[in-house]
Amino acid sequence: MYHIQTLNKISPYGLEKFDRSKYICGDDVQNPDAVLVRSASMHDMQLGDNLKAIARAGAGVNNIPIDRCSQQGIVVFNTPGANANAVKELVMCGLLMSARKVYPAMDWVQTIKGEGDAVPKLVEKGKAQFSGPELSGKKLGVIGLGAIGILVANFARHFGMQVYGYDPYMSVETAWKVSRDIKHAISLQEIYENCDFITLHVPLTPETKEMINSESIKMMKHGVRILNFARGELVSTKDIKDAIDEKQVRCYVTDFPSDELLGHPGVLAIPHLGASTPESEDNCAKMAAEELIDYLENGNITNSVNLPNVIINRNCKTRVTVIHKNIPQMITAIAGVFGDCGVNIENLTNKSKKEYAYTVVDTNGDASEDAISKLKAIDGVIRVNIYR
Ligand SMILES: NC(=O)c1ccc[n+]([C@@H]2O[C@H](COP(=O)([O-])OP(=O)(O)OC[C@H]3O[C@@H](n4cnc5c(N)ncnc54)[C@H](O)[C@@H]3O)[C@@H](O)[C@H]2O)c1
Ligand SMILES: O=C(O)CC[C@@H](O)C(=O)O
Repeated sequence: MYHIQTLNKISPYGLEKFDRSKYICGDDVQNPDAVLVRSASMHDMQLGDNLKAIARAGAGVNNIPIDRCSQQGIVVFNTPGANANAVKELVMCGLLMSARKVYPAMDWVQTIKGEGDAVPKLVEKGKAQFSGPELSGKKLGVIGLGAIGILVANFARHFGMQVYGYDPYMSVETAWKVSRDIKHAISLQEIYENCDFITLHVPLTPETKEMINSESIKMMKHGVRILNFARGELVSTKDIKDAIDEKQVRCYVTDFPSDELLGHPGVLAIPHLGASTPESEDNCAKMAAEELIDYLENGNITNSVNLPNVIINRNCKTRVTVIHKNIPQMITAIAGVFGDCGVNIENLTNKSKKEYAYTVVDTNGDASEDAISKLKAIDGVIRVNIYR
């Protein structure tokens, strides 16, 4: 039996992918083979020797200790694009709310309850304080043109916005999806200096941490509106609050409230609802479950953030997979063990990702305990798994 520990509420649509004759799933599972997680932080968790994989039902993996996982041979998966449409739709809501003051206006209108026939008159009198600009004709800067950023950029054109996109790491495949009338910004400065609205869609990394700070805000247009549906730590809390107080930033919409931000005028705080739709929760859970199943049962890797993607049909008696450091002589050493044990290799695949690599060996022979021990003893080998 495989044991899957869930660390958050995971959609049943994903959990039902695990065949109950082979899998035990639950939040109380001990010593799991794999973990299925959404936003729960795993940084302080012990990663047991039996743990082979972690699947993040979502995009951001900053809640997972990736370096520690790689060192222990634990494959970390995410579900690229599975919640992108949900986030895009809430970003559109955020754009409208940052401009049209709908939220404070709805709060205010409740205060005139009980005024009887005077309500319509009071509405007409009171509404002036809540007017806000249209989106049409305004400039929107999208920072990060991945699964979400592209959808946001392409959709905002339908509001009549002029869209600037910035992503120095965009792949050619991704570039094909960007609408032709989106201006390709060649620097962040170009976004900051030109845009009336700026929306962040980058992962949290050492490079992006607090990228929105007093220095970057200084370059922006007076009265800019900033949206953050990516991660709270991308924006310096102190600097955004100061900039709002100085009216340099008109509104900050964030899906990542903190105590310091809540209640601050000009901050629209949403309780991390970007991906909270039944459709997106189902998509993420299903994709994450399928990734785990194919890895645990076949050693195939799809959508890993720390190891290369390797998907090979299994039509041999035995598969041995080796997670190892990406250093010279590894393939020779691994193949040598099979040769020394008199086992013929039918198929050998090796792929690498940064400092780590993955070798899949298919054979019609058997992998003896002796062979497995010899593989584990090779300098640079981190983990060996056998699939029969
Ligand atoms: N609010 C939510 O519920 C929610 C849901 C999904 C994702 N997210 C967050 O949004 C982020 C983006 O999600 P996604 O699905 O679009 O991910 P993605 O990986 O598809 O896209 C991220 C893009 O950012 C780009 N990028 C990386 N560093 C950059 C930099 N320094 N400057 C400019 N571009 C940079 C990458 O090239 C990539 O194209 C996630 O990492 C996650 O933190 C939040
Ligand atoms: O699981 C969620 O609700 C949020 C997921 C989101 O932050 C992500 O990075 O995909």
